[in-house]
Amino acid sequence: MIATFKARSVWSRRVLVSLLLTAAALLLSDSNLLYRWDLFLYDWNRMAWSRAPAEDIVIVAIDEQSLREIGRWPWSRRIHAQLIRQLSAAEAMVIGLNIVFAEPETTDPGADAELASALAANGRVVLPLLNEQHRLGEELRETLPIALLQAAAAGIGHVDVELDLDGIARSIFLKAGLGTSRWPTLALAMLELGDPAAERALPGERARPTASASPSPDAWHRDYRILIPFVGPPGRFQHFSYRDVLYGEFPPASFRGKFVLVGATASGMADALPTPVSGLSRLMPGVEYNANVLDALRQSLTIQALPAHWTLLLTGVLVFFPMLLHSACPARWTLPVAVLSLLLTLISSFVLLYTRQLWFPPAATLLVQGLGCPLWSWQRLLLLIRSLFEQEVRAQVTLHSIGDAVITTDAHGAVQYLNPVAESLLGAEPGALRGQKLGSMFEVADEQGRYRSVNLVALCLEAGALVRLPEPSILRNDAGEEYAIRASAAPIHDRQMRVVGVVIAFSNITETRRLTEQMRYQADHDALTHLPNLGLLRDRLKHAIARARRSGQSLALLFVDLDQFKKINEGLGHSAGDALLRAVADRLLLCGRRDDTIVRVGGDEFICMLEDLRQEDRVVDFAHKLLRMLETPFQIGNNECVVTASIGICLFPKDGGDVETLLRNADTAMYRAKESGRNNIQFYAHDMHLRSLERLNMEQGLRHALARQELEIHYQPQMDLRRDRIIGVEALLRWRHPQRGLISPLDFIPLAEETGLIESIGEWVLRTACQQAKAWQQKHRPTLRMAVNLSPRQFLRPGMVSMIAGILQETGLEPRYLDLEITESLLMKDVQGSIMTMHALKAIGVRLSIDDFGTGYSSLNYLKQFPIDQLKIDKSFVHDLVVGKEDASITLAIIAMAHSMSLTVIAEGVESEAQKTFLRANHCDEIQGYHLSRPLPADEIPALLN
Ligand SMILES: Nc1nc2c(ncn2[C@@H]2O[C@H](COP(=O)(O)O[C@H]3[C@@H](O)[C@H](n4cnc5c(=O)[nH]c(N)nc54)O[C@@H]3COP(=O)(O)O)[C@@H](O)[C@H]2O)c(=O)[nH]1
Repeated sequence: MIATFKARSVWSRRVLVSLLLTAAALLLSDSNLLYRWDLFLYDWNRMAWSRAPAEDIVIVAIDEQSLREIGRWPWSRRIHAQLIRQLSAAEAMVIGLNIVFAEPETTDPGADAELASALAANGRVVLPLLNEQHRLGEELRETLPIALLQAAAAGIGHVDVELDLDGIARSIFLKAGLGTSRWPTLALAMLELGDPAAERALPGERARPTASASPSPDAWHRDYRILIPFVGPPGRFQHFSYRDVLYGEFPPASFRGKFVLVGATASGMADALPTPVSGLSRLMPGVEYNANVLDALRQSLTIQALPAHWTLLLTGVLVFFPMLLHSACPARWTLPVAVLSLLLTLISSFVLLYTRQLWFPPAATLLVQGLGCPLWSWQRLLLLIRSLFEQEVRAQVTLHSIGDAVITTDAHGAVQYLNPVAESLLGAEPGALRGQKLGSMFEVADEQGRYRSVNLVALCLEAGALVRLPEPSILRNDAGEEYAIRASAAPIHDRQMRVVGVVIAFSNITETRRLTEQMRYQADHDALTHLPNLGLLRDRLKHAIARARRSGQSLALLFVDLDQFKKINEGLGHSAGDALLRAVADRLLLCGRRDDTIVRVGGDEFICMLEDLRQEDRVVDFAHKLLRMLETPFQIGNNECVVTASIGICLFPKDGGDVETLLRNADTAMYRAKESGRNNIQFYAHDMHLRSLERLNMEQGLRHALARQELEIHYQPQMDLRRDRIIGVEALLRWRHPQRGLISPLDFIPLAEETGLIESIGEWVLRTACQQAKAWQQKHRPTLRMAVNLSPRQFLRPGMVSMIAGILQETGLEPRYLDLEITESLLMKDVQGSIMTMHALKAIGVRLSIDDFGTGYSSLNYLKQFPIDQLKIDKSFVHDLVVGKEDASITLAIIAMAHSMSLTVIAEGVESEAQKTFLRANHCDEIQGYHLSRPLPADEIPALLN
């Protein structure tokens, strides 16, 4: 939009200036200011043109010879009568006697009558008429031949010639006269006499109408102005001396049928005129001038001025369009356009003149066209200067406002310009450095990080091209300040591509570098402990492996995982957990040497990398030192925390040759250490890897087991000892693996627990068991109870209670028939949390049992707080019940304690009648075990119920 507006305004300006120039040309053209130039151009135009005179025009010249032989002028009119008679005898067609007979001949009264007689006898003689001013200031008057001669002559023609402003005669008025232009010019009168029948439309430029309505009778009027195309310099027409004609000394056919002009050519007496073809020094006799007029008229070659309106139009066109073109064309086209437009004007004028006999005065057009070129160039120059000025200002503002430092120097390195940022970084006062040499104030670091000075200008001049300083580079100024900079220098060339200076640009990247380093540090380090992180370890490990390969040394990775850290986090809060991790990191650092790498992997996991191991003993010592260091309790706020760790160790090259293998194997070894009872050290062994693989396979299989319907539930009956009757069943999960057959829950429940799959699997078990219980209640035993195991992860899962309530509602099983078994060890991990969850479960009406009771060290105090219904004596006590006194007494104590708390007791793992008898005798409420039945598929249970 803005661009269109700008383009329009540029064009408007161009059109306006072109119009103004055109108007100037029109004014000039209409005025007489350039008249002389037009006359000059006319002459120049005509000079190139010559033609042969008409053969039927002859001049009888009153020349020097005639004067010498006939006598002094004026001659007797009898002589002229004799000449007329000679010409009549020679059969001349028309005679123009260009001699003035304004007064009667007083010395010889009969002479006038004789001449009149000769004129009358010939009947084709034209006499001249003069316009004369007798006294200065008087009006012009017509001077006619005396009445006698006027009456005898066949015609009268005026010989009035108007000189142009340059004093040269180029034209004639075909008609002129006092008061009215009634007299034809002599040549026209002769022509009309020669061919009186011809219809003749007079050519020529008409007189401009006068302001007054009626023309003045005393003024000389001229009309039908024509320009004369002269046949050439004087002397081109056929001449006969007056004397020869008078004495009959001429060839017989010299005058037959011809126009004969008689007049003076002798110097001193001739009414000679300066013409373009004769020049000022050599004048053209009037008789010859009239011969030229006659010739032009006879051949219809008269020239006339182009009518004014056409002149103006042509001038306008020839000025306006070239001017517009000038304004729009590129600067390099200015001269050719100017030359072309000048040529076009000259050619137009030339063509009009020679094809149409119209004179177009081109001076005004040429002048404006000629001036247009420098004018537009000047305009362009002005624009260029203005644009250079604007660019200069813009560059100044830019250089003053940018954040980068810019310095320009000459080819010798002397400062020519520097912007405020450069002055500030160089610690210089404004203008102080101008003219001074920059020298070696920049420094660059080598590979060892040592800085050396460089002369950036010299470097650039030497290279002759853009030079960049390597990063990091330092600028050290005279004030001793240092900046990290990014700098480059480029040569400045002149038009001949010679280097005339250097421009240096540099930016202060101190803050950027600091931030970059900070970000790099943050990316590579753990925010809590400030130890390197796993990413940096990977990098260092890669290099350490390469070094170890070269030196033949080994290296060790120790994967350290804190035991039970979760308890501290949950018990004391996360800030205490963070404080503990920081303290652990400090102690780990104390254990290591300077070149050992100790990183925090995440959570409570750390890795130590030991290099240059000549003996593996050092690794063991280091690991033991670590465990010992951790043994000392940590003081976290007001709490004293005891922390142990499990450490897995793997060695390069023995246990792996690359980063990822070593990391994975150290992790595997750490898990083995955990499985081995925590607070110990495990070296990586190959079979760990196989087990890991197996575990991985099982995990992948378990992920799809539910969807592939590979899971199934077996049910084991539970019997009321007092009534000898099955009162419930326990749902026990099985995995029917496509390759490995039926897999015990002992082999996959821990994995499901670890991977979180237990949540979806457990929900499926609950739903399936509740549906089954409801079905059996409806078909076989309306009060049948269903016991379902809850894993720790299920128990701790938020939303667990509502999930169970939903399943009960969905399946229609009354809550009191669902018995949820929770292991004693799970409850003891978080007693308070467990109590709250159990209350929530009790609120929906389900039964709660403590499974594996006797193995979890629960105190009576805690037991009292649990809202439970039943204790399930672990099968390890039941196994030796009959033979082992200790187990029997524990079992009896559990039964007594439970009853004292109004809880029922169920013994699991009852395999014999003796165990059953013992338990019944000691008031155990219920039993479960192989003695009654092994866990059975669902379709086998109804037989037992019936
Ligand atoms: N969270 C869940 N845990 C479950 C689920 N299903 C089972 N389990 C737990 O898996 C553990 C092993 O169960 P399983 O192999 O099924 O063993 C049970 C019985 O088969 C076994 N038992 C029963 N009677 C006898 C016997 O007379 N002798 C003998 N040696 N073993 C016997 O005891 C297991 C039942 O244990 P318990 O749950 O403690 O009553 C086991 O810990 C299951 O809890 C599940 O769906 N979710």
